Amino acid sequence: MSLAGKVAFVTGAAQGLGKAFSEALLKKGAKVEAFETVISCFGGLDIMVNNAGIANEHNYALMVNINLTGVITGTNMAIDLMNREKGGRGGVIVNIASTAGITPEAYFAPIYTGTKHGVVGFTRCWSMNPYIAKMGLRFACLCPAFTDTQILCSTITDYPEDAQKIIQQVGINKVETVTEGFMQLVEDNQCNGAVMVITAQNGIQYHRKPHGISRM
Ligand SMILES: NC(=O)C1=CN([C@@H]2O[C@H](COP(=O)(O)OP(=O)(O)OC[C@H]3O[C@@H](n4cnc5c(N)ncnc54)[C@H](O)[C@@H]3O)[C@@H](O)[C@H]2O)C=CC1
Ligand SMILES: CCCCCC(=O)/C=C/C=C\C/C=C\C/C=C\CCCC(=O)O
Repeated sequence: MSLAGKVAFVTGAAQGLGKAFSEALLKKGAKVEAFETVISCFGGLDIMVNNAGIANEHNYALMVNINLTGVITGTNMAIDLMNREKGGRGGVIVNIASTAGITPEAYFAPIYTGTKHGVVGFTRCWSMNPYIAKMGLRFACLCPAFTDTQILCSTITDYPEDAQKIIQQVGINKVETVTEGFMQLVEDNQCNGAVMVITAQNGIQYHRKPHGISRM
């Protein structure tokens, strides 16, 4: 996808990964806008990035609301705006999950892990819908491991020493590496259903595609 003139919306773009993603999109000529502006000034949306997220096991209702319900709401709004069959221009929806959405290694954060598994499952399910081709839509999911942003300063109350050990073992991604992977997902029109995993040790990789239940 050429990004020149494309309209993008990134949730949670004030800092961290959301800010870096917005800057990378702007550099390639996209317009990164607030939702109201997207409709009133640009008449549509081409790239939706559901990025906002928190890590707080103690206020789990809030965390589920932001990390999972927020992604579902943002995706639904984007589908309505982008659906070619309803006058939209088509486009890509990238949902930001985590490696915690694939493996349950972060046992000190079961609810965070649950929200991120939800994001991966929700995104994969949409990507397998046979009607999205007519709608002009594609879906992708980005799963970074620990990355150098403010969320890493979240206080881990359960098994904090274990958590620190896990962070040391897994390593910490650079924001630039995660942004590079994100841009691949946005620009590669062939990557519907991609689940991209990014770790400090192995860099950018794609997680295998799931099979239907009859083929398990
Ligand atoms: N940094 C990391 O180690 C990793 C982060 N992630 C995910 O990446 C995403 C971005 O996080 P980071 O940039 O790392 O953290 P961050 O804490 O720097 O940024 C989070 C952003 O979300 C926004 N946000 C939080 N609640 C919101 C709400 N209710 N409405 C709108 N915006 C809200 C914040 O204002 C902030 O801009 C999150 O979904 C996080 O779970 C995934 C894997 C690793
Ligand atoms: C091996 C797991 C990789 C997880 C990557 C990730 O998403 C990183 C997030 C960054 C910071 C938060 C760390 C852990 C997970 C979240 C919740 C911590 C819970 C805080 C608490 O309330 O105890």
